[in-house]
Amino acid sequence: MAVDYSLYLVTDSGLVPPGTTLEEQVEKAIKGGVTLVQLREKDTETKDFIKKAKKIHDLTKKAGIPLLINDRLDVALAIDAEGVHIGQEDIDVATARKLLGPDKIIGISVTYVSEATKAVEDGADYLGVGAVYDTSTKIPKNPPIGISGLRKILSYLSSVKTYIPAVAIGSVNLATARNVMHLSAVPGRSLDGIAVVSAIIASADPESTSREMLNMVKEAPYWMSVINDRTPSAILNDIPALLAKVQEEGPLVHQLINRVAINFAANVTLAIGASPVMSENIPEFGDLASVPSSSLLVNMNSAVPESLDRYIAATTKYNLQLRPVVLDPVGAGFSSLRREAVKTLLNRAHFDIIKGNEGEIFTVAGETSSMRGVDSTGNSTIEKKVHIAEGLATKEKTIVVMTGPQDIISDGLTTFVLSNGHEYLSHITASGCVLGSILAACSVVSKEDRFLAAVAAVLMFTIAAERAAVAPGVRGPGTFIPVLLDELYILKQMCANNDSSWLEQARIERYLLTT
Ligand SMILES: Nc1ncnc2c1ncn2[C@@H]1O[C@H](COP(=O)(O)OP(=O)(O)OP(=O)(O)O)[C@@H](O)[C@H]1O
Ligand SMILES: Cc1ncsc1CCO
Ligand SMILES: [Mg+2]
Repeated sequence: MAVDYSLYLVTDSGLVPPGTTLEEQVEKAIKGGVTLVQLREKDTETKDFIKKAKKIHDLTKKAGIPLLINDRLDVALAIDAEGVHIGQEDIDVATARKLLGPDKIIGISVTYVSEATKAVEDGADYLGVGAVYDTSTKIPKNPPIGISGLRKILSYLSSVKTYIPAVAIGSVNLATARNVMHLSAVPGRSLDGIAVVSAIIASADPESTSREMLNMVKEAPYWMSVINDRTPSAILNDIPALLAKVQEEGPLVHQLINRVAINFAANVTLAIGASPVMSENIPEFGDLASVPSSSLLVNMNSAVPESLDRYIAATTKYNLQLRPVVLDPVGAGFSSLRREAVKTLLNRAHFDIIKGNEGEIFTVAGETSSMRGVDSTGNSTIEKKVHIAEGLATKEKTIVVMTGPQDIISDGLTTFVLSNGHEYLSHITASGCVLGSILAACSVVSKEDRFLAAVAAVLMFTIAAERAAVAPGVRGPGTFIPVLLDELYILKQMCANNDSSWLEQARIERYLLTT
């Protein structure tokens, strides 16, 4: 029997809403598209368990989908279920196989690569991997593994000769399902589906919840695709229209941004024709994320727990609506608090663009970095920097912008090195932060091509800086700042008037790693 693991419903009678029954909830979920059911009854007497299992089995048989029984081989045998799911503390796979024979499905819960390795050697039919996040439906034995933990298992599975299906479990719900499913993919391997407990069992409308979750599993989000064969000249051609579109659409750029940068960022956002909104109020994030032309900038200000909760709340809303999110991991490398905050964020959220200086990007990529406060003190070779940027872009399905005297922009497949800008930018505060605002604005009007959006944003900012630095009356960082705003405003107007002459001073080339 070919099993479809896309949407795997795991039951828990204790979570059924009042006024309905487990059978009714399962029936509705099956209508909504659940592809596999596991009956998990921890505190039910054997007699009642078998009775319940029979009823649920009638439903799954009618729908032509398998029913697996959690832990209890006797119950599975008694009702001739299609298989069992066993935990690390339950019976071992080899013995289960002996008792059930070759045709029954035997799945096993795993958390670590060592457990996955053993399960594969023992001949398990599929792996339930988790818990991905903290869950209320089960007391966790191990700390949640997050998306990074899923990737470890999938990398291992990609190296195994026989194909072993894998599903993720542990707080997979409407808010997390899409990222769990797609962000966890590694080159050559992705999850086969998601296992869901409370999101469906406790739902007031299990049918539509299931349908929505199945869609999330089956439809790859826009950020899964990378465009091939990019050239600097083709990109340069598309930039004026993109920047003109920013002005036309006037996207709303929601910015969670540090206090040093907040006013400058709002002014820069306005200068390029977008609208800033600096809301820190979690209850209004949903409304902001519902604005059709909007994006989010998460500029880490400090990683105290409340800020981190706020970042997660905001990215969750924007990710759910498929609206762009830009991450600026300010000072990521200078404290363990910030390093941990970045890890937590990346274990949940998808970012369309991750922008930072060398120290910040190296930290996000899991490399050691040298940072003094919020400033990078790194001076790696260009090869090393490109290598890190490409690896991070591929892993996180994002565009990486690594700033410095030269800016490196990569989607994992193509990497450009941009050499515009002016020294003054390193003598004013928040120059990197406000670049984040421009990136967030540009990504709204070019969501499908965020690499283009990133190059447009960086060139607009750095060329404006070059022009400002030589403008009459500019003598240093102080006089530079207001004229930088003027020049951004002027470049925006030039784009609206189809004047792309300013792009003639772009210094941009493709970088090819010699591997
Ligand atoms: N020496 C330089 N010459 C030219 N451009 C520069 C120079 N230093 C920085 N820039 C430009 O300034 C912008 C910000 O980059 P930078 O690496 O300074 O960010 P950052 O350290 O995160 O800034 P901040 O922390 O102040 O917000 C980028 O567009 C970059 O190209
Ligand atoms: C100086 C400073 N400190 C925290 S954030 C910030 C702005 C530059 O990122
Ligand atoms: Mg700087």
